[in-house]
Parts: sequence; structure tokens; C-alpha cells
Amino acid sequence: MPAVPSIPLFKVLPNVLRTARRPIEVFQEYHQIYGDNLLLSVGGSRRTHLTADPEVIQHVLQRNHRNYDKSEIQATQMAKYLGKGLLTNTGQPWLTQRRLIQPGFHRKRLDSLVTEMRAVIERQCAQLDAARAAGSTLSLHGFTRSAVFRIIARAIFTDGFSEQETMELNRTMDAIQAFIIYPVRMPFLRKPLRWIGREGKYLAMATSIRQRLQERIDERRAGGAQDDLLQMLLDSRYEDDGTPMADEQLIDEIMILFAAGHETSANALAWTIWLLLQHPEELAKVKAEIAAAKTLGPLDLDGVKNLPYLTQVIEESMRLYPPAWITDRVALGPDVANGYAIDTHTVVGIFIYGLHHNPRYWPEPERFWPERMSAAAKKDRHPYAFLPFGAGPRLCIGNHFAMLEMQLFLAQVLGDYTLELTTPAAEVGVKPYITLHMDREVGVRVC
Ligand code: HEM
Repeated sequence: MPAVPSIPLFKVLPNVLRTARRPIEVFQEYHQIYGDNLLLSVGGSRRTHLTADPEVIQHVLQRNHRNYDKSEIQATQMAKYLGKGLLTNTGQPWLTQRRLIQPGFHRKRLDSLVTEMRAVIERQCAQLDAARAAGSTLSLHGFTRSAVFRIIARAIFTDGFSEQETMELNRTMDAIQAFIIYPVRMPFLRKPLRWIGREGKYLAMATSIRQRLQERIDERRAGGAQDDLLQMLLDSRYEDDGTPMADEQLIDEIMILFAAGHETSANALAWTIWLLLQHPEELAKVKAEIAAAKTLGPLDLDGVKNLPYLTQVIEESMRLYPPAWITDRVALGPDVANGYAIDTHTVVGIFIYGLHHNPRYWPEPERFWPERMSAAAKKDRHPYAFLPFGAGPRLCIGNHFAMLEMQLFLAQVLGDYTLELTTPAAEVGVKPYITLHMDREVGVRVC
């Protein structure tokens, strides 16, 4: 059995701070030296099998998924602030919740969300009209982030939050998510963060969001039923005893839907627009496709099928800049994956960014090349070489929701407006928080 190359501690330790700040750069360097699978201690403590190998990833996420659970990063550290919703829950409680929530993301449900999504996007485009009229610039990420936060807020609470409350909620969620990376990436900072009151500050923020959510839930119970995700969660009943979800659990699930469902899509949209503004040929193709699709009928769940090239562009953008750039599992028992031994308790770091840039599966991995996402090209590739939404039983529950909102958003924005970058020559790098951000503010002008 081949041994997984292990990076000696004396090589990992000097890189601890650089790994905390620029983990992607460091992990990519390790993969170049040691291959697709390697062992290291992240943050100087956890024994991690880092992998950019689609065979190992398929084994862990799908073939032998029962031998793996979420590590303490998601199940404890993130759960502390965001609660035990689908993303952070584990074992049988996760499965029970997944079965209950899955119908909320079925096609019929998405179909009824199209009108809401389009209404939010249209209102959001008023910002583009205003910027054009005033000759002012917009923050690209700020624009996409507020759009998708409004979409997820409307999908959960059709009647819920005022505009001001939505934006406040957005700011608070973003602040919590930005803070979480410190205790996650630098375990040695956990106690100091508690001592200096930082942990308490963000826990208090999470508590204030939870209180607001509880108020909205109480209001809904007192008022009439609506056609939204909250209602679906309120009306659902556990198969075994027919009871409804407890409010604490309901709030956990809503927290997670907000957290998992907005930064990811907001980053994917910002990267996609930024890429297209630098690739005029591909942008022209996208615009022509959108114009043609609009003549064929309304852009709804069926209408977006007339946007195959735009879909390839979104996929290629998520290959280059996967919003969820890494995830992990911990081995419950000893295992062998693609010939490599994985010991009990080993954390498997599924390095999605590394997988998507692996030259063994992606020729010219740094090139933006949407044609490689055509159906024909996909047939010849390892099915686990492209995993923006994860895979196996814990595949992203919001994957179709996300694709739909991104297609609708881009069709509207790119179809109706001409955008340009305020500083087209400026380099933009990656900033890996929990999701993959741009490392600087990118401004756009509306012509
Ligand atoms: C471009 C957008 C998105 C990307 C790239 C993305 C990516 C992912 C990935 C990679 C996972 C799996 C994590 C793992 O296996 O450890 C995941 C899980 C999840 N995502 Fe998404 N996501 C996106 C949008 C959304 C949206 C819009 C929602 C909700 C409306 C959502 C809700 C969730 C939830 C609840 C889970 C946990 C599922 C479970 O474990 O059962 N995501 N997402």
C-alpha cells in the first residue's frame, strides 16, 4: 500500500501563520511538492489528510460515506455561532433533518420561487440605474451580496423583514462568518479570543439574530400561512412520531440557510461578472445567448435551459474560484481510499480549490475556458473532478436554488446593462474566508 507523504512538523510550523492567512497558496505548494495526497498538521495541531484526488474524494464523500462525519471545525466551532442546522449537524439527527427539509428544495418549490427571485433582482437593478444616472461606481461584491441575501431572505420569509432589517441581518451574519475563521484556523487563539471578549461579542450577535428570528416565527404563527420555506419548515412533521420541529432547531436551520446560502452565491456571482468583464468575447457570446433566450419565452425554470453557455460560464467560474474552497470529514474507523490508508480520527481535508486546479484533470488550469464545461467535455472527465456543491448524501441542498438564482441574476444584469471595471488592469487575488472572496474591492461602472 503506498504511504501518504507526511510533511514533517519542522516544515509545517514555520508556515503556521502563512497558512492561517493564505492557506490556498500554502496547500497548492504542498500538492506541487508531495502530490495529490499528503498528511500534515493544520494549525500545528490536527492530523489532516489533505487531498485533491477525485478518487479519494469520491470514496470519502460517497462510496464509504458512513465511515466519515463532519470534523469539529463545522460540528463544534461553526455550530457554536450558527447552531446545529443541516451544514453543521451530524449522524442520525442530521439525516432526520435532511429528510424533513429536502422537499423545500424540490423543483415544484423552486418553480414558485422564480417570481420572487425575479422581483428581488429587478429591484436590485434599481441600484444599477441610479449608478448610471449619477455616473457613480458600485462595489461588485457589495452588489451581488445584497442581491442574494435579499433573495434568500425572501425565500424563507416572504413577509418577514423590512429592507433595513434585511441589510442589518446581512451585516451581522457577514461579521460572524468573517470572525469564525480565527478560532477555526488558529486553534491556539481560541482561549485568548474568549479572554479578550471577542468570542462573547460574536456569540451575542448570534443570539440577537436568533431572537429576531424567534419573533418572526411567533408573528407567523399568529398571522396567516405563507408560501415560503419558513412555512414549509413549520408545517413539516417527523416521520416517526408526527411531531413538528422544535423552535430551537427551526432557528438553527434558518441560521444555516442564511449562512450557507448567501456568501457562496454572492462570491460566485462576483467572480463570474469579473471574469466576463475581462473576457469580452465570452461576454458577447453570453449577451447574445440571453437576448435569444428572451425571444423564446419567459426566463423561468424552463426558460433558463435556453442559457447553456451562461451555465458553462458559471461552472467554469466556480471551478476557478470555488465558493466552498475546502470542506472536511473525520474518519470514524480505519479505511483505505484509492490505496491510501486513512487512520481512525484522521481529518480528511477535501481541498476543492486544489481539485479544481489539478493539472491532471484540468489542462491549463488557470485559464478561463467555459468550453471545457460542455456536456461533451464532461463525459471524458472524472465525475469527481468538479465539485462546487460537494457530493454524496451531504451534497449542497441549495444547489438548484443557487444555479437558478445565478442564472436569473446574470441574465437580467448582463442582458440589460453594460458594466465595466473601474480599474481593469488591477490584479485580483483570492481571500479564503469560509467562502472564497476577492482580496480587494472591485468597482464597476454602468455605461
Ligand atoms: C454557489 C452557491 C453554493 C455553493 C458553491 C455551495 C456549496 C456547498 C457545498 C460544497 C456543500 C457541502 C459541504 C460539505 O460536504 O461539507 C454545501 C452544503 C450545504 N449548502 Fe450549499 N452552496 C451554495 C449555495 C447554497 C444555497 C443557496 C443554500 C440554501 C438556500 C445552501 C445550503 C446548504 C446547506 C443547508 C448545506 C448542508 C447540506 C447537508 O449537509 O445536508 N447552499 N453547499
